[in-house]
Amino acid sequence: MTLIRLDGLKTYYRTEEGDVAAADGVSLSVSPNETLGLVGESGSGKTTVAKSIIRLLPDNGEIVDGTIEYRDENVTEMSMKEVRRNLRWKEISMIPQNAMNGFDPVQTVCDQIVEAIRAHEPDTSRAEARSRAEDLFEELGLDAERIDDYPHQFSGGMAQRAMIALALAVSPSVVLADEPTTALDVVIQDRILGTISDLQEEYDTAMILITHDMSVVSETCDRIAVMYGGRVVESADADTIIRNPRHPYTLGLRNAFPDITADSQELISIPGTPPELTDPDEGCRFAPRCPFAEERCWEETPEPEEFGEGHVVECHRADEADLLREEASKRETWQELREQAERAAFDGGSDE
Ligand SMILES: Nc1ncnc2c1ncn2[C@@H]1O[C@H](COP(=O)(O)OP(=O)(O)OP(=O)(O)O)[C@@H](O)[C@H]1O
Repeated sequence: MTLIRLDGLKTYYRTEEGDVAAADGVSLSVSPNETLGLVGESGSGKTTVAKSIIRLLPDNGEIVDGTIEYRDENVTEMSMKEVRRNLRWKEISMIPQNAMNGFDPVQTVCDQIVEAIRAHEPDTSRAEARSRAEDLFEELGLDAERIDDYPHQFSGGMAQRAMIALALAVSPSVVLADEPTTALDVVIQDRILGTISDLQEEYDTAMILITHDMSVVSETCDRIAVMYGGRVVESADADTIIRNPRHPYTLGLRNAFPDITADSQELISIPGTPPELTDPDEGCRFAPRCPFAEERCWEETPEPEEFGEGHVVECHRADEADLLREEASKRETWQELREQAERAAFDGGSDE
């Protein structure tokens, strides 16, 4: 069974400069208990996908096409009342990027967690709800005595953990976790991710874990979807994405985290900048930064193609993966692009 299914989701932001195609035909699915990692550089559309799922888009954001199904119900067609009553928190909760914004500043953290629990489980007493919140605090390494504090009394890292407690306390079927550990140091990060995984198992929760960090997803996720320029350019089980990726962008991302795989040892970042999402060009969006781009890559947008079960890739050269993998692990492959990008930046600068 599929819990969440996105099919051709397009979410645009209206701006004075035109529409920003932040999600531009995103298809993906999440099964019960599964953890799907959504990775990609800043601005690739990850948060937009998550916010679309629970209809938390800002005023200028709009789902313009495609469908989002939750347990076979079309979320895009639900009224906001239905979303609030039947979906948000109860079924799907979100740990936002800036945890402090997720809390109401004038209520204690405890009251907010207790209210959230009781809103969805009216039979649970305040005392029971409080005790569940305290247990979660402890599991997440927070001092349970601080539970009666107001959000502003927490540091950023504590607020993030308290938000994780809130998101899990309501026992949702799915948690959307947007960079849940970025405000935390590496040791705590590992511990929190471990705790989230344990709690996920305990509460039977599926998760979409959003991050730009390949090493986080490689440790935590069952499947990975790689986003670039508003599209999922490659998706597969985590092992395939780490060991046998086919898209040059995934290969480049992997180089940026050399510790996740034995065959790329040095850190090589992808030169250039993400694409303009207002009025995107024809062709593959990664072509300007791709060391393997050919003429057709600039002209034709690649269609999703399946390689083995559940491994979907949008790249004209995906069938040459062995060659690409070998070339992509060499620094010189990316070097020329870097020089081009630097020249372009220099020329751009001298015009001003
Ligand atoms: N309210 C908005 N109005 C206009 N453009 C927006 C708005 N919110 C996001 N965008 C743009 O949409 C694109 C996708 O943003 P999004 O936050 O979904 O990406 P992301 O991959 O989650 O990045 P990050 O990791 O930085 O959050 C970016 O180009 C961003 O500038």
